[in-house]
Amino acid sequence: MASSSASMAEQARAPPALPLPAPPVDKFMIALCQITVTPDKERNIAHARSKIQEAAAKGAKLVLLPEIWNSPYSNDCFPVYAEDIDAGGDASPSTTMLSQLSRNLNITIVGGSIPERSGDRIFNTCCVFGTDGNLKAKHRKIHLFDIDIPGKITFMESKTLTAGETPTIVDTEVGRIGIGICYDLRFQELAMIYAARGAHLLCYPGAFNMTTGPLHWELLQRARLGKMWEIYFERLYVATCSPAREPGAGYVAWGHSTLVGPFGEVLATTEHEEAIILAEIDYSLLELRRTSLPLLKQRRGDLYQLVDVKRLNSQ
Ligand SMILES: NC(=O)CCC(=O)C(=O)O
Repeated sequence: MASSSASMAEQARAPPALPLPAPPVDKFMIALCQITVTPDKERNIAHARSKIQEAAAKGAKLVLLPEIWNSPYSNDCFPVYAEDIDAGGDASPSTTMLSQLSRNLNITIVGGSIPERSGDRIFNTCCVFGTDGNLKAKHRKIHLFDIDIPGKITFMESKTLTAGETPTIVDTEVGRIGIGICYDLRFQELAMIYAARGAHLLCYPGAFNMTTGPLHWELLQRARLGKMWEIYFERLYVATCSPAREPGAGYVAWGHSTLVGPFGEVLATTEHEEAIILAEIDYSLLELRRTSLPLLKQRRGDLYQLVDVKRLNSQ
């Protein structure tokens, strides 16, 4: 009895590692397409198409696009540029292009985000396409960007957008990917849920601004790992992709798309101009990093725990 309660206490402190899904590939190239966005939607779609083709020609197997890449980032534009993704075809020229390209180029695309019309609501939505061109997942931004920093920036996405309700984790040809959109990056629990569900990589299309970008963009991306070390240790890559900066635009994006490795290290980044960042993701490092800091043994799960509401509800 005593020994079984001791082992339960021990287990609470340091539960056995959750089984990690084996990644389907060891290594591959990711491309972060930091592209310019203009008021001309057709041009934006053609431009994204050519940048994805360029990235694939350079060897990328996964292409990540920025937040709101087919439209200017503004509440006036979201309803005008919004597409009916579920209807597809002509009702969603942006995602039709992504679907065709992923199939033709045999790549996975995490398609940044576009304004999505669904009935009378509009969402900020990221679509993930597999190498067969099928839509594998759709993430609707969960945490809307409503902030007011006096004298600096005020933005209220909730004026036009509706928040998504579901975390999105998807198995792709290049691993298990958790998706967040921009402001979602600030909410640690979302990333922890993805880690708990065995993600190999987190992708955040984002468009931080000139006030919070320099302060928080890289910090948050690297912290997504740092905080996770407390429970699920360092076994993730984190990729962000921003639009390129357009100084005259109503909303000026920070840029600085970045890939962070499983030790919290910046593996590849850029400034604010248009760029395709190509970098290698090597999943064999996940296990290596996991054993070099034995946090699992050291954590105090008897004092704190993460509750996965969705998993609990499904039990
Ligand atoms: N589009 C966004 O969600 C912007 C988020 C942002 O700039 C932030 O500081 O957070």
